[in-house]
Amino acid sequence: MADLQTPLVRPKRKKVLVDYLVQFRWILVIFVVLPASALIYFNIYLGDMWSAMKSEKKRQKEHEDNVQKVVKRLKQRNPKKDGLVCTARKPWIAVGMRNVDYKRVRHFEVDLSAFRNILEIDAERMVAKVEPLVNMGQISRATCPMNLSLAVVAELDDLTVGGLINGYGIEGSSHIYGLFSDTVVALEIVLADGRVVRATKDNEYSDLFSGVPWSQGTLGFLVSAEIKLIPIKEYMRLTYTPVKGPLKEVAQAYADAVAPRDGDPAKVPDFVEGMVYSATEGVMMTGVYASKEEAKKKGNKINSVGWWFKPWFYQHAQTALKRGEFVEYIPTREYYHRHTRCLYWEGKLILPFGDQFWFRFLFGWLMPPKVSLLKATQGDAIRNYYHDNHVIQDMLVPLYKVGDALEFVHHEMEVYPLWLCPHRLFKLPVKTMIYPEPGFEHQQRQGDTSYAQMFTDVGVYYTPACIFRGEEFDGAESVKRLEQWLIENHSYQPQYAVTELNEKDFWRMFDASHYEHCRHKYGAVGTFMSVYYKSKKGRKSEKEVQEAEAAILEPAYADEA
Ligand SMILES: NC(=O)C1=CN([C@@H]2O[C@H](COP(=O)(O)OP(=O)(O)OC[C@H]3O[C@@H](n4cnc5c(N)ncnc54)[C@H](OP(=O)(O)O)[C@@H]3O)[C@@H](O)[C@H]2O)C=CC1
Ligand SMILES: C=C(/C=C/[C@@H](C)[C@H]1CC[C@H]2C3=CC=C4C[C@@H](O)CC[C@]4(C)[C@H]3CC[C@]12C)C(C)C
Repeated sequence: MADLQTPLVRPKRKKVLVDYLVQFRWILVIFVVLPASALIYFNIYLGDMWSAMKSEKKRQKEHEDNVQKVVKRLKQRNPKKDGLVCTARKPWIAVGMRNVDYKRVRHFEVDLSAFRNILEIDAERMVAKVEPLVNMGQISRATCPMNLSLAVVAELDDLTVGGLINGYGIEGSSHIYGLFSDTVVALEIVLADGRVVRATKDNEYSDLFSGVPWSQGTLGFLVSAEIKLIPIKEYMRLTYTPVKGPLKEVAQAYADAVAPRDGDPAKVPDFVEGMVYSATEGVMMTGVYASKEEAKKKGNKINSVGWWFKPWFYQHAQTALKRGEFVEYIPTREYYHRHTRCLYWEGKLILPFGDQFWFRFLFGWLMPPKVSLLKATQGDAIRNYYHDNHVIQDMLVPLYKVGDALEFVHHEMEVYPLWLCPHRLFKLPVKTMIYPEPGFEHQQRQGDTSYAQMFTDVGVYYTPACIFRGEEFDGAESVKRLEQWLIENHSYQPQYAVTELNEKDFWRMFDASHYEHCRHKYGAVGTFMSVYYKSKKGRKSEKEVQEAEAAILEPAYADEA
């Protein structure tokens, strides 16, 4: 590996047209994207209300009818002439960064757009039964007033249950509950042959149940999911702790926030996240649910971060570096969606003055722009700019390697702020696409238990410092090095991000064995696309499409070189 101490020497870069398109994108965003987003959000809100007003029985009946439509549509497919199967969701609607090129060539679409209802919130079983297009904003709006919540509420309102289960989802509670898919109790799936099955962790479809996460919809169609609920309180008591020192010390302070060194489980917070603002500064945040009685006690500070005029959350947290440690109470639902209004900090690049008081006060209620509309209006030039001159990547790394990961990112990309979010990776009876390091349980490292290894999502989103300095940056090469670092360090890259991996390296990062077992056992081969075919970057040629369609009984991983 390259010497991480020596800074990369980069040649100067000339500004080109697309730099100005990105710089002045705010004009399009203010006059078109924001108003259109507000209208769409309002429309979706009305749709959610309409859905909530239907009786449970009616929703269940509609669900059953819609499942039959999926079965019928699958049966209409002629394997000799139609392409491989995927959902009919438009590429630009999905939240991820991939170009979804497989939907731009021959394919066979199945429309799941009717599956947007919360079917049941069962406060006795503590389970919510929802359809795959139910999104995070919709579900937290329904459960929070009942003092209930999904155990892992992924941050952005538009993220869907289907995308989070077939991909990955994470939040500051994942150090307790694992990834979004770990909180699922049962999956209702339509298989390639039209069978509708209910898979749980211990029934006859338990292999399918554990195969679905990270499979990107390549084993079957998810038509509903039962997801674990937890009891919550009205407020989050949040402590902001500043840390100053080299990156390794910042990483250690973060690890101490996730898993207190004395190992006392009573000290493990309900929520943890870290923000790293520079090579020497970070703020760790630990949250504990609190009742409204506690929050409203004299002397306590309540901060309703959800109001449109409030400072952007990451900037508010940064004030701890000057103020020192402080504590405040945030209404729980507003806390869950704290990074939504400014799209973490990506909003700063899209609307450079969006964080100013005058803008927040006058227009903050229009935020955030819908990711789908940003994608629909970005054109190839801005999309490629984001691939070449920007970074939107996550690194899921073992907790004890966070310091190394931070140093790698600093040397390779110098992107700040960075997001740190812990998550458990459970040891399962089978080896799924992602799995803990073999033998981790004997090492007794901070945060690990006998049944799960503690990992961390290092979120790397923003423009690298060298671009701001007017130097060259090669996004694709940088991502390639990041991916190699991940493979060498038993770490993972979520598939919503753009990948440069070839097939062989893809299957070095992820384990193919259980996935392949499920693909064959459940007849997905020859009907559903393979996960690598879906993930691979770049426009697909007719030859690639034909090869994918012909790959009936071949293993997904490429030959050893
Ligand atoms: N906080 C967080 O956890 C965040 C997570 N993300 C990422 O965003 C993604 C979610 O975005 P979202 O727009 O909701 O999802 P997408 O529409 O992007 O779906 C993601 C994948 O899941 C498949 N999929 C979705 N629904 C179904 C279904 N019902 N049955 C079978 N397959 C399905 C899609 O298949 P197809 O290609 O056929 O449509 C696609 O391959 C997650 O995967 C996650 O990685 C992004 C930001 C934050
Ligand atoms: C993975 C997480 C969060 C990730 C977000 C920060 C990114 C997820 C999708 C990203 C975006 C999608 C498309 C875009 C259109 C472009 O024209 C501009 C950028 C962007 C809005 C981009 C911005 C970052 C994301 C929202 C969690 C786990 C923290």
